[in-house]
Amino acid sequence: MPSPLAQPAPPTTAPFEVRLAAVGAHHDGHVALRDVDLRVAPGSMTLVVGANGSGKSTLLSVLSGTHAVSSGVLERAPGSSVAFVVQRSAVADRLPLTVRETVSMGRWGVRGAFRRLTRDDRAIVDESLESLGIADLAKRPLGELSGGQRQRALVAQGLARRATLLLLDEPTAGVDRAAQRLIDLALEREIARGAAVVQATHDTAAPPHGPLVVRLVDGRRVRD
Ligand SMILES: Nc1ncnc2c1ncn2[C@@H]1O[C@H](COP(=O)(O)OP(=O)(O)OP(=O)(O)O)[C@@H](O)[C@H]1O
Repeated sequence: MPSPLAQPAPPTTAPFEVRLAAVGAHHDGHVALRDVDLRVAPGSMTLVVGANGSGKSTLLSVLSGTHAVSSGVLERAPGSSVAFVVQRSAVADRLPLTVRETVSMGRWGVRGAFRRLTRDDRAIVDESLESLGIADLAKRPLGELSGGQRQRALVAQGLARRATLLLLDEPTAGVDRAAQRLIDLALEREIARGAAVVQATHDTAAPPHGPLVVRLVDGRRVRD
């Protein structure tokens, strides 16, 4: 009888949008992620939770491709596209843009920066504004909005990309209950159309049978 040790591991054929194997990441000399394994499936929700400084934002940046891995492997599905909704504090308050222009920028990844948007693009922008309840703010300068309104505009920009991988860094921070509900519903629709949604959150009250929860402690993924 062959030894069980001689059996090769069965190949994983489950579809993935992006996956990490033993990924490490640094900021200058500082280790922010250590040995992280993760598989993000299409049409799924992943919550990244952990204390301040545990590596949540770094993990999202690695998944988005904006922060290089320093060890391990990142693999993305062929044809995947990414939208990344960064923390509001990372966006200049005084950008000379209206809300509609901000959300329209979500189409640049598809159309090219400063290109004229098509009728379909404009319909997607309208839909994104409406789904976040900010259609009436479309002509207002972004810098004149309240923090929660601005946050909704940034989420709407991410929705407008219609990406296969939607990353959001604490999207519901500082928004009221009604807006949180709108964001949750919009993310459910993204998942229903097949997108992989990954959000960093401090809200650890995740439903037990709902999303995949990735808990980080000091840059390491710990299993619950
Ligand atoms: N630009 C940077 N330069 C140096 N170190 C950094 C930089 N950005 C993050 N770090 C460090 O990397 C580690 C992970 O930071 P990260 O921002 O990913 O954590 P986080 O879990 O998102 O935190 P928070 O909940 O406060 O947003 C922290 O120790 C932080 O000090």
